[in-house]
Amino acid sequence: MNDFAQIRQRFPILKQTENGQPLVYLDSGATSQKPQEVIDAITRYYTLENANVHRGVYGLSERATEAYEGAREKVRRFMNAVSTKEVVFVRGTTEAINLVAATWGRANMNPGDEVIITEMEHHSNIVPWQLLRDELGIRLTVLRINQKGEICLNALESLLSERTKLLSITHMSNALGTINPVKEMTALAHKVGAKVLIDGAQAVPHMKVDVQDIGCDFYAFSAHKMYGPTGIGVLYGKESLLEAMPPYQGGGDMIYSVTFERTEYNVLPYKFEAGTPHIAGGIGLGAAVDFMESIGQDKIAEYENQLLQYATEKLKAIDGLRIIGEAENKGGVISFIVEGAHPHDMATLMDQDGIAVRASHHCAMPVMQHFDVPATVRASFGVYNNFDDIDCLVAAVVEARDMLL
Ligand SMILES: Cc1ncc(COP(=O)(O)O)c(CNc2co[nH]c2=O)c1O
Repeated sequence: MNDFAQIRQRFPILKQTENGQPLVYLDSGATSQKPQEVIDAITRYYTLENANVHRGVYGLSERATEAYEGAREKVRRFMNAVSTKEVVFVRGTTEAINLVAATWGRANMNPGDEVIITEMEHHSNIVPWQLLRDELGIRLTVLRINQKGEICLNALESLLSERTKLLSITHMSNALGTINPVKEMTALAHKVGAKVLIDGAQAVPHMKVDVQDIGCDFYAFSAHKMYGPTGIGVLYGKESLLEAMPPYQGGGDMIYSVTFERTEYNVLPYKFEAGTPHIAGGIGLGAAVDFMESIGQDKIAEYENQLLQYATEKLKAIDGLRIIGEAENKGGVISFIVEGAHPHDMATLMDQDGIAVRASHHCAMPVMQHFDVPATVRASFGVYNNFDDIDCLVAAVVEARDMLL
């Protein structure tokens, strides 16, 4: 049994059947499945370590704090941040981006200042900037994509100006699979003095991310996409920026002292972590980091690329099927349509064969508009998928197409 076949055995959920067929889970882009070690870490916390963190002066609370803050250090090392002060726990990528818009955005942007995003963004990296535009009178500029679903660095350079205060971009598209050249994009933005936020929700599960190498100012991701629990994610921010930013929410734990006249805020990262945190989620995220590092992100990327190439070759051979998003550099996501068959009908029929794929606009409606489709069928891979899964996917696509046409 090869390494990835053994890894698959660590996911209990994949042992079930769906409609009498083995479950073929191909929707990791929406949320990944969880390995037993992540499930066990969360269970262990509630079984043996549950207490509120940071302020208890008794052993159980100290052990809970050690586990929770130990997870923060794991995340720091995982993304190569300089300090745990730069690792803010949030609910997920959406909250991370909203936090930056609400704090850094409000404190640093004035009417006429510009945020640049790309045409392939998830709604969670579009709507927060529209809200800020409508509140502050800033400009929101879109970097268009080509028919392969790629951005053009020269076009970005032409858009950047002294007016640009933030470039906010996805590292990897959830709808197209496109991997953006974020290091080069960051360098171009920094040349005009703009800050850079990277939405890493789809990238972190699939590849090694080194925030110091990229040079970005903020980086956001969600635990539930990289084999961890829902409800916990990370905002990385350069310490100097986070230090200068006002708090996001007020309450307990984010304070040092409170009088009715004024409050002195807590140090980083706690200034941004008001209230009782998702302690079990943080510990589960730490276990997910251990899981990914036990395999090796480069090994994950290489294996998923093999799956992607195989799936692309097999799907392209199906009459009437059009792949949406054919970037030279892609991660483990493949979107497609079958002429004459609505994606929702396709996915519904494929479910009858035990195939779990997403049929949607994928919270990337501008991408659907660009390709003039209402939605796509999307298969997205995790470390537990294999070539048999892809053969089952292809057979189910053909069967659904033949039933619908
Ligand atoms: C690129 C990208 N950014 C942000 C988000 C938001 O992450 P959240 O805050 O954890 O929800 C998603 C979630 N993408 C998807 C969620 O379901 N299907 C998807 O493709 C995403 O793919």
